[in-house]
Amino acid sequence: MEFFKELLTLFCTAVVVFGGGFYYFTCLFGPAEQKGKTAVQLSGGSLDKEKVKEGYEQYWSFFQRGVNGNDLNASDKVPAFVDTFYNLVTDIYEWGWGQSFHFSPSIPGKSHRDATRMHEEMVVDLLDLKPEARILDAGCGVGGPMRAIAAHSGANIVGITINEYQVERARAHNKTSGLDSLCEVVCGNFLKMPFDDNSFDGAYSIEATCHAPKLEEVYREIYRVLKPGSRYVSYEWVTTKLYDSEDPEHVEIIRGIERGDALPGLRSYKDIAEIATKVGFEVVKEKDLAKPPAEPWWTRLKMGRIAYWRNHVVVTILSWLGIAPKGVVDVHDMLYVTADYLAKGGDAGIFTPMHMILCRKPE
Ligand SMILES: C=C(CC[C@@H](C)[C@H]1CC[C@H]2C3=CC[C@H]4[C@H](C)[C@@H](O)CC[C@]4(C)[C@H]3CC[C@]12C)C(C)C
Ligand SMILES: C[S@@+](CC[C@H](N)C(=O)[O-])C[C@H]1O[C@@H](n2cnc3c(N)ncnc32)[C@H](O)[C@@H]1O
Repeated sequence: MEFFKELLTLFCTAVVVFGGGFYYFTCLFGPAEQKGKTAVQLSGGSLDKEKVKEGYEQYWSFFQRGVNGNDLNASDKVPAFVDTFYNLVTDIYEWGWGQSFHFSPSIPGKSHRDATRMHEEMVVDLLDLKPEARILDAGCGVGGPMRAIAAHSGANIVGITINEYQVERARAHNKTSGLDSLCEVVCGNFLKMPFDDNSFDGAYSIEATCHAPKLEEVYREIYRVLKPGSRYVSYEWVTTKLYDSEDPEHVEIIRGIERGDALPGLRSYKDIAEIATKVGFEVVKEKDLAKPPAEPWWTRLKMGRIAYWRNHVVVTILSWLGIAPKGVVDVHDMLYVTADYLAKGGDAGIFTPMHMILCRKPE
């Protein structure tokens, strides 16, 4: 009889420990940076739950073709597949990273959240933002940067993203944060924006224009909507001067980054200023913000190994229970592999997600 009492006690203890841990990681746990999504809320964005697996397979086959040498730059289908990509990843990004979908240099003694905000608030200084200014955020995500920049400057930010689900999320976060009077979000294509010529006092894009098949097209559109004399700053994803296109290992790392981040083709750091000049901008300055004394931006990715495995277990169980959409596990596995390629790119010094270029539209 004693044996059965002890077995029952052990069983109940296990239920409490594992059940409590499962409840925590599925219903309460969110990114340390900001409370966003929990695991039980993971969805396929604007995709119906039963369409997530199909959406992932369509995305993967399209961008895999690009890796096999097909020229995605020529494809006018890229924006639609980028939209599919963000339907698939937006909730996982919010759950596992936060409301700012970009990297930042690590800052010793600072939290990820503080380092992220400092990286975003740098835009205020670069554009010399003033209250009342009307500023464009091209590729605004769920609005993490726009809220930081609006709060820091008092400027009015208009964000545009191709993904309708992100518009909903951004508007909800803007309202929750009390910044909806300064922050507006529009669903549209930054290659053809619904804004008048010469209608913004400044513009920025943070790790977004890398999705444009031709950088010239998005730069030309941003140039069009800027008032003469106003500034544009962009944090670009580029290969660095250490990248060797003849080195198979380098090529594999960059292809892995392109596949896992919906990129039609990473550009070289050498091309950015030339493209900006071609559309009419004056280039004020350029700088790879990842270069020392900045601390590695990819440390945060590397610290996630155990977290990634835990998250994999959580999404697998939730998908098996039918709570998370089928296909979320495939998306999560894709992101796990992508994190590895990004960290390798950072370690090798062949890739940077923060090549900053500051431009000015002549008077
Ligand atoms: C600018 C872009 C996105 C940059 C980053 C916000 C994201 C790039 C890779 C993403 C992630 C990789 C691993 C995920 C992990 C497996 C999961 O458990 C939790 C979320 C991740 C950490 C996720 C978070 C966002 C990224 C770091 C590109 C798309 C232009
Ligand atoms: C990696 S996210 C960065 C979001 C935001 N800048 C941030 O740092 O959190 C890239 C963003 O660019 C947007 N995007 C990509 N291609 C686009 C296009 N053609 N038109 C409008 N937005 C686009 C995506 O929808 C997404 O919101």
